[in-house]
This record gives sequence, C-alpha cells and structure tokens, in this order.
Amino acid sequence: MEIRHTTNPTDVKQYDTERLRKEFLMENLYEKDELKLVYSHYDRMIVGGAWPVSKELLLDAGDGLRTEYFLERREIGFLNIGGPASITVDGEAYELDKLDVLYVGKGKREVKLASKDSSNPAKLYFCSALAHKELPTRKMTREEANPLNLGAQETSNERVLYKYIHADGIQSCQLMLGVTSLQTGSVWNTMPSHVHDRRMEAYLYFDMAEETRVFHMMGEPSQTRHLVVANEQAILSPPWSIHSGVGTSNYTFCWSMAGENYTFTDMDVVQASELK
Ligand SMILES: O=C(O)C(=O)C[C@H](O)C(=O)CO
Ligand SMILES: [Zn+2]
Repeated sequence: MEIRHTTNPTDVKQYDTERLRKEFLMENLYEKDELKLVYSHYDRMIVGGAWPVSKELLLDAGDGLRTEYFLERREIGFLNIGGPASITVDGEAYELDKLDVLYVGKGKREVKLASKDSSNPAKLYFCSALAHKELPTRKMTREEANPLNLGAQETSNERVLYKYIHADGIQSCQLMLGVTSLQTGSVWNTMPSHVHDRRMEAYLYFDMAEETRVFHMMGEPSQTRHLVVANEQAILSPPWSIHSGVGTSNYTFCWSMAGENYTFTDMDVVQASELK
C-alpha cells in the first residue's frame, strides 16, 4: 500500500509539475489481477483500484492498517467502471453492473472481488474512510441514484451528477460518493469552482478516449495549478484546494469525500473571476 502524506498550501506554491503529480495524482490504479491501495493522510481516506480478470481478489491491506481485517474500523464504497462484477461480503454475493455502487460498512470481515466474465472483466474503484458504527451493506444502481442536472451548454459545463452514498441515499458514517457525467460538447466540471475546508475529496476520471486528457485544476483559489490526467487516473484534493477540470472531450468522474461534516452542500463557491 502506497502512503501519501498531507501537504500544506504554502509549500505547494513551490512545487513543480513532477512534485505536484507525485503528491496528488494516482496514475496506475489498475493492473490485471491486482488490488492497488493508496493511503492518504487527508482524512485517512484509502483510494484503490481492483481489476480481477482471472482470479478473485481479497480486500486486504496486508500489514498496512495493523487491524485484524480491512473493515474493522472502516467503511468502503465500490463503484464498478467495467464489466459485470461480483462482490462477496462475508459469504453474501452482490452483483454490480457498470456504474452500480456497493457500500460495505464497518465490521464486515471478508470482502472478495471478482469478475463474472474474464473476457469482459470488472474494474472496481473504491474509497474507504474511518467509521464509528456498523451500517448495512447496500447496493445502488445509477438509475436509483438521485440525478441532478447542472450547468448549461452555453458555458460548456452541462452535466449530470448522481449521488449514491450521502445523507439522503446510502447511509454511511462519513463517506460520500457519486458520479458526474459530462454531456457531449461539455468539458468543464465544477466550474464555478469551490473549496470545502471541512472535507477532502478524491476524483477518478474515466470513460475517456485514449488520446483525450483532462486538465484538473487545483490549488488555493489565488494560486491555481493543474494536473494533466489520463483515463482511469485519480487525484487527491486537499480541503484547501479547488477541484475542477476541463477536458479535451467530455468524460465521467467519480467523486468521493470524507471529513468533518456530512453536508453535501457545504461548499464555498469561488467564481472564475476570483481565481488566479
Ligand atoms: O460536477 C460537479 O460540480 C461535481 O461533481 C462536484 C463534486 O461533486 C464536488 O466537488 C462535491 O464537493
Ligand atoms: Zn467538492
């Protein structure tokens, strides 16, 4: 498991491209038949990818957590971005099609990840945060997630935001998770931008054509920087940073948050005219 330490905004002003990418970009979350885990010290969120092709993968952090099992003190949300998946939680199997989400709460001992068909393998993205109580395992399809139409064609940011794990959806202790899909011809996410100093955020950009890129905007509003992001790469967004992006084409991303409160709308909007 890779460890990512926190950074402070004053130091980040001095970072060059290489250092920004090292701290905030996760370039390789998917290797065939492997589980990849990145432990961020931002709210101790673990971000990961699993690509089970010819074998089942066990959710396991080895010696990394020094707990008896992964979910002893944690909760987790899985999003399937590939072919049909099967996730077995303490012996009970849940089937996930593309864009289905499964929440698994604290206390579940054994979580196994598999593809239903190795010629069309599942790809699972997941985020895990610390949890203080046990909550039911629950699956939600994209159709059941609450769609919110945002933006407009005129401002190139027409998109649909689907909330899965949040106060009015799948219940969790602190984890929130959803998916935002840009309409054809729209390229901007989260513009106008915002910060939420009370919560960190992680993004996975996916469903991008091979040659396309997203320029992910980050940094303090008065000190913006960017990361050039390819398909199925993820970013960590510190609480003090804006998180917004513009693509060379449209794209979809998964966003997830953990931190102080459980209020999706707790955001301090920063207009484009205020950014530097
Ligand atoms: O397109 C958007 O706007 C988003 O998806 C915003 C994220 O959900 C977010 O930043 C939540 O804090
Ligand atoms: Zn946000």
